[in-house]
Amino acid sequence: MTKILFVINPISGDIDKEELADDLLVFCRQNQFKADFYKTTGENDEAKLKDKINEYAPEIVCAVGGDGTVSLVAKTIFKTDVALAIIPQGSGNGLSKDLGIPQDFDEALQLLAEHHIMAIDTLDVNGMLSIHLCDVGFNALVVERFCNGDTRGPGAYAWIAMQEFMAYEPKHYTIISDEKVIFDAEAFMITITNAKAFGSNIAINPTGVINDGNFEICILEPFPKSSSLGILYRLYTDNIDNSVYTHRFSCSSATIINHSGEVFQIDGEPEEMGKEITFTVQPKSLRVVLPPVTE
Ligand SMILES: Nc1ncnc2c1ncn2[C@@H]1O[C@H](COP(=O)(O)OP(=O)(O)OP(=O)(O)O)[C@@H](O)[C@H]1O
Repeated sequence: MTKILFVINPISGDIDKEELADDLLVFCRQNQFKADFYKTTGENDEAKLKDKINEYAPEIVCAVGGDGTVSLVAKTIFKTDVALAIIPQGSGNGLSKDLGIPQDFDEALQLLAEHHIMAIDTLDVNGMLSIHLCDVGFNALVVERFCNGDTRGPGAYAWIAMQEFMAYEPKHYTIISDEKVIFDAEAFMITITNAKAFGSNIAINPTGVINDGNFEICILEPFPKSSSLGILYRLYTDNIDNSVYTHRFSCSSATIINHSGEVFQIDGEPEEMGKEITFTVQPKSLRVVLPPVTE
C-alpha cells in the first residue's frame, strides 16, 4: 500500500484548508493509499518535516500549498527515492504550472491517484537548492518587498512591482561560464532557471526543458521605459527571444558576480548570497509526480 505524507500549509494563498484533510483521507481510502499529515507552522518546518519523513517513511510527500511549501518538501527529499507531489494551494504556484500539474484540486488528486513519476533537474546555488527559478535585480527586489509585507496574492505582487518599476536603476553584473566571461554589463534583472515561466505565466525562458542537464541564464538588459509594455507583451506570449533587450545562455554551471550586492531570490524567498554566486545543475535529482508524457 503506497504511503503518502501530506504537507499542508494552513495559510498559503489565503485559502481555508479546514476541510481539506477529510477530503484527502476519503481520496486515500478510495485509492488504497495510506495517509499521514504534517501541518506547517512557519517555525523550523524543515527539521521537523525531516524527522516526520524518517519516522513515517512515505513513498510520496505531497505539498498542499504554494511555491514555498513545494520548496520546503523538495529540500527534505531531493536526491532520495521519495517523490514530490503537488496539490496547488498558493498564490502563484509557479512550479506546478510550469510542470503542467492541474491547478484544480480534484484534477490534481487524480494525478496523484495515477502517480506517474519523473526525475527533474534542480540547481545548487552556493550550496542552496533551487527547484524552479532564482534571480537577481528587479524581480528579486519585488519578491523581497512582497515577503516583508503583510498582503498575499498576485494583486499585492503586481502593486509592488508597479511602485518599484519607475525608480529602478539597472546594476552591473559579470557572468562567467566554462572559464569565459559571457556577460559583463548592466542588467535590469538576471533569471537563472531550467523551467519556463514565473507563476504569473511570464515566460522568461520559453524553451527551457526541466530535465535536459542544463539550465538557462536569462538576461534582461536595461531598456527605455517606453519599451516596457512591448517587453511585457513578449513575455506573456512566449516571444521574449525576439526582443533586442534579452539574451539567454544555456550551461551546466556558471558564476555571477553581483558587483553592487543586489537582492537575490530563490523560488520566491529572498536570500543573502554575497557577491559571488555559483550555480551548478544537479541532473535528475528530484522525483516528481507529473502528468504522463504524451508524444
Ligand atoms: N502555520 C503557519 N503560519 C504562518 N506562516 C506559515 C505557516 N506555515 C507556513 N508558513 C509560511 O508560509 C510561507 C510559504 O507559503 P507558500 O509559498 O506555500 O504560499 P503562498 O506564498 O501563498 O504561495 P506562492 O508561493 O505560490 O505565491 C513560508 O514563508 C512559511 O514560513
